[in-house]
Amino acid sequence: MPEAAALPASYRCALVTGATSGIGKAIVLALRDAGLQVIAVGRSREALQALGQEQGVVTVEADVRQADAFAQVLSQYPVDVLVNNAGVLSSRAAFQDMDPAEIDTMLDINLKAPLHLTRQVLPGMVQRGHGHLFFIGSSAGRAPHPGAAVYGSSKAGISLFCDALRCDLLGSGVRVTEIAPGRVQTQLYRTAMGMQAAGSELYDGYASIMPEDIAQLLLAALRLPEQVDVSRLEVFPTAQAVGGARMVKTLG
Ligand SMILES: NC(=O)C1=CN([C@@H]2O[C@H](COP(=O)(O)OP(=O)(O)OC[C@H]3O[C@@H](n4cnc5c(N)ncnc54)[C@H](OP(=O)(O)O)[C@@H]3O)[C@@H](O)[C@H]2O)C=CC1
Ligand SMILES: CC(=O)[C@H](N)C(=O)O
Repeated sequence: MPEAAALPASYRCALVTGATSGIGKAIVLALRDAGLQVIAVGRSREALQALGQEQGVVTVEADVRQADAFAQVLSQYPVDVLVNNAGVLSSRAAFQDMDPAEIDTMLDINLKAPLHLTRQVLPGMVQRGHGHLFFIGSSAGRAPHPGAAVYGSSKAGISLFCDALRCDLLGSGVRVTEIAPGRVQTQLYRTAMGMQAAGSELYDGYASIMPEDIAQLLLAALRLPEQVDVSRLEVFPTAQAVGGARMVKTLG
């Protein structure tokens, strides 16, 4: 196996939201292993404490909807790599049956919070002439998925935002990458359907994408020479074409 390329030398510090589980946690560990100082953001105190004590990363206990929660850490650390990962799928009900409160929850956490955090981090990146913004979008933001009208809209918003932001950042040296996965085996569906049901309905019977696979994709984009901007990475398990409906058993 050829040795993995080093990260661009100007990248020293990364901030990852939604760091307490799933894709975010895998990204934190991969970036830490690649030699970056990592700031891990999440709400679960216990998971953050474990990350801080056992994995040697800086932790910030915050809800991403509280934009002012980041001022202190951003004044201490110049963030070179921002990973907007925190997200929820708080309901997978058909839109006509959905609790209206879930509309705000998903749009606030999945769409508005990443925009506000990016707005805080970007001026420093532009001033320094380098930086890499990652957004964890979703296949549900690229094509309709059943029960995901609101979730998918939040991710479609992220996808378009990435393209528009790249226009605004032309010549700044700041890269923008959307990673839009199909189904990854995490706790994302725990609120909408419970983990047991998610296991048997969504994850059993075929080989899943794991959070570590997404972290490796992110690292691959980060390792490229700084003038190379991977705009979008769309990735599915081989058992999924688009949406949950096309999942087929390929194993067992
Ligand atoms: N799993 C999948 O199939 C796919 C997931 N994605 C996206 O990947 C991202 C990560 O999800 P995934 O790892 O799957 O799911 P998990 O539920 O395992 O992780 C979600 C993370 O987001 C954090 N989070 C949620 N709400 C907030 C909030 N208000 N403030 C701060 N942190 C928050 C959670 O931490 P805490 O509860 O401690 O706050 C948790 O660490 C999401 O954006 C999701 O939409 C995209 C495509 C596919
Ligand atoms: C919930 C998601 O974002 C995902 N792409 C899926 O197909 O389940």
